Amino acid sequence: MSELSFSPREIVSELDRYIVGQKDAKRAVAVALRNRWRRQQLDSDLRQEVSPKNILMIGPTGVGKTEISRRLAKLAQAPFVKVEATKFTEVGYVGRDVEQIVRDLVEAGISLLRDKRRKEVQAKAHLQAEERVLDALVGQSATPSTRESFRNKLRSNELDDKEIEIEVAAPQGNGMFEIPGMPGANMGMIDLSDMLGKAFKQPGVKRTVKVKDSYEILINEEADKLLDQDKVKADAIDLVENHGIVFLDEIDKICVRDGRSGGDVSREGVQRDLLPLIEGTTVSTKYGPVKTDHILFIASGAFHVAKPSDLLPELQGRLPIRVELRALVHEDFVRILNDTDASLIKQYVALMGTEGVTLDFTDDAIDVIAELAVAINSKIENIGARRLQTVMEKLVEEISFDAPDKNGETIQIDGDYVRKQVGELAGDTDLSRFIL
Ligand SMILES: Nc1ncnc2c1ncn2[C@@H]1O[C@H](COP(=O)(O)OP(=O)(O)OP(=O)(O)O)[C@@H](O)[C@H]1O
Repeated sequence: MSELSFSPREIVSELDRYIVGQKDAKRAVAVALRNRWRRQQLDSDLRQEVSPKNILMIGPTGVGKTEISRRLAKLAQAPFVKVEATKFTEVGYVGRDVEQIVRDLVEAGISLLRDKRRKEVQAKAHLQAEERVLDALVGQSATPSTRESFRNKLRSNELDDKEIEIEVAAPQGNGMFEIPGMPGANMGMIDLSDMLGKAFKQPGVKRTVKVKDSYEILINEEADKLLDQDKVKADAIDLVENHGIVFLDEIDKICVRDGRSGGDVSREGVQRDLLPLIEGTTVSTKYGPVKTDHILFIASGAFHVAKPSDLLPELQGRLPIRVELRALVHEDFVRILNDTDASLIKQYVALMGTEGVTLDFTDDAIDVIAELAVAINSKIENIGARRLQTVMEKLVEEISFDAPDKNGETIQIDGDYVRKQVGELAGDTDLSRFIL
């Protein structure tokens, strides 16, 4: 389906724009993605034989495991879901729940495709939406000349703030049946709302909105009318089967260690339930059956206590590619702040820019932010690059509050300012536990 054919080198350099370091992990996912493209080039018999080489990412929290996978999926325009493996060890867990992962992936695929197809029909949908706005403004019986004069006013944005009443489709409820006593087993069940929707036209809901806000709603509706929904569903399943990516976090937490029992029983149960998904099975979804054979699984965990060898042997075999991600150090933090696209610094500068405030971070400031993040990580808990978010938020707290009164001003943030705003707090272990 996807014509994307980036070489591994191109994939890595694309990931480099957002993620600092972690070369091995980037290379591994780049090869995995390229292998999918290679597989697509094979003739169909051989293509069915090639199974994905799933990846096990080993590394502490907050060092880029999820980010690499998510960016990869985005680059490949592939449906993506992230699931915590521990979720399935919770009370009330019923074996089949793991299949929900695939159903969620299909939903991701549907919305991805729908967005893409909507864009393709955007121009036409826009024209149809305009007609509906005009209907709401002048009614269907108005003379052509009145209609045209309103059309001109509309196009020159003169009517943006005028309120109109539009009729939009009623929100679709989740009309899925559940089998009593089998929560979560709503897989292949009949979607009632879907059936009713087809049999009877559901009445719309009237909403009063401003002209300028009506467009987005109406364009989406008109675009959906132009789409072939059945084709979207079929294509989404194809997309999921051949390009879907599942990120399974905290896989180390469902390991069973020697000499322990109790909770470990359910952990091993989860591994056994996950196995067929990874080995390849067919899951029923409300859009139709989905084969999981070629879905790429990226499992991840810190493996501080358990080791990959504590996983079920079958599972180990299904995660043949092992990559280690290293803990981040001071220089990494500096680069994350300075060099990445859409870095936190760039985000804050842009956000304050909307208030007419120019934020100017000195190199010294960045250095001190990184230094404090490292210090707090080692003193309290190492949460990796996530620490930058809490530190930055605290740092700009005051500026952020006062920004609307400071239109036109330039505020320089230097090392001293960072020390003043965050440094003292960081020195107080008890306080920083709550705030940073
Ligand atoms: N190497 C890195 N370069 C740039 N940003 C990073 C890096 N590592 C982490 N981050 C940022 O830190 C945040 C957390 O990272 P991420 O979600 O990838 O953690 P993780 O390694 O998957 O941890 P966990 O296993 O706890 O989910 C994200 O906002 C991410 O952008």
